[in-house]
Amino acid sequence: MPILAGQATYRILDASINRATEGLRTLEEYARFALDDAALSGNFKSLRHDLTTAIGQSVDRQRLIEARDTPGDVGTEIREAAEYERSSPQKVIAAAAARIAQSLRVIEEYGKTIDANFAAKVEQIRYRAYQASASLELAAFTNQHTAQLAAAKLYLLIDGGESESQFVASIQRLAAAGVDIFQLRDHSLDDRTLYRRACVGAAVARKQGRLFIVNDRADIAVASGADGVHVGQEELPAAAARAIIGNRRLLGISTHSIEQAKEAVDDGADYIGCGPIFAGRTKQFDAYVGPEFLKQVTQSITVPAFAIGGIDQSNVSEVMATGCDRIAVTGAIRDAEDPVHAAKTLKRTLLSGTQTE
Ligand SMILES: Cc1ncc(COP(=O)(O)OP(=O)(O)O)c(N)n1
Ligand SMILES: Cc1nc(C(=O)O)sc1CCOP(=O)(O)O
Ligand SMILES: [Mg+2]
Repeated sequence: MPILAGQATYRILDASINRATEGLRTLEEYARFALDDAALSGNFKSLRHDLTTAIGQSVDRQRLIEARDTPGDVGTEIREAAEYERSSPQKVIAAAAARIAQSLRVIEEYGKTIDANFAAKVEQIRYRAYQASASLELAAFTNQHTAQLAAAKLYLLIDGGESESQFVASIQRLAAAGVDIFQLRDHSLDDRTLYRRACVGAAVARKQGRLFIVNDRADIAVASGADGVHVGQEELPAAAARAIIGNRRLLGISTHSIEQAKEAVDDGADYIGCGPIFAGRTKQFDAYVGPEFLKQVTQSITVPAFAIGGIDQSNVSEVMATGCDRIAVTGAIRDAEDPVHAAKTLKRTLLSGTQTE
């Protein structure tokens, strides 16, 4: 039986109102329970309330309910595989934000056939929803960075490799072996090549759910889409690096004393490197701070601290004995006969808290 035009409009509005309010609630819950962000969750609650109020003032609820026919809804049979693919809360948020925007637009357009003022109210709600969704997505992105950093144990400083394809393959293999953070550190590359390696490295690391940091160069970190930059005591000061990367990317700072470690935290470091602990093959120093420095760090530093300098399977237990269970390495994996096995063994050791081999 052909559906009356008015009934079709109310059926469309009913479905879109449900989608919009459900989507707003989906984002509100993340702001409230994952981010503990009262302002952001209140913003979504206010959007939900204002939409419901506008609908209540202009749309006959009885006609909405009478028009509903879920069993007869042909859309319930249309299934896209992607609808069920939500690999992270961030993907849930992005899908809900899109659903809200689309549904509000539908409500606004078909609402014009009922009441132009109602449609104008929905238009304003739509604009507010765009902004609130963007704020939440950015906050969720930062939250993901923080969560990934907090869980990170094995940090690898990697050079640009012999070719882009070899560089990418190394990241893929070593991410699968348990490396949590990759840092592109290659003082031999020109800026253009360094930038290109950073672009592909950031993309492939993100695809593997890993963080990707650029050594020294805040400009290239931002331009390449990397997750952050790592600066030493001789590079840009923290404030200058932060001014370039903003608050949505990670700032790592090298430290060689407890004073520098405390200063780095005060200056806004998201994590610190602590070394050089032992003599290594990658960078030479006049002096080595040894594991004692790590004991001071574990007792007084609140951000993730990665021990660095000559660390490998033979001495990682000395690092862990200090209470530090995060390491940044280069030679231990780069120079290993089997880098993947070396990465797996180090990661297993860090996670188990005991020496394994
Ligand atoms: C995780 C981590 N810790 C320390 C360093 C050393 O950085 P820096 O002192 O700037 O020396 P270079 O790496 O630039 O030679 C690091 N890169 N990463
Ligand atoms: C680049 C670097 N920075 C250090 C510091 O103490 O700040 S130690 C270091 C070398 C890390 O390489 P490997 O694991 O091969 O010793
Ligand atoms: Mg540096």
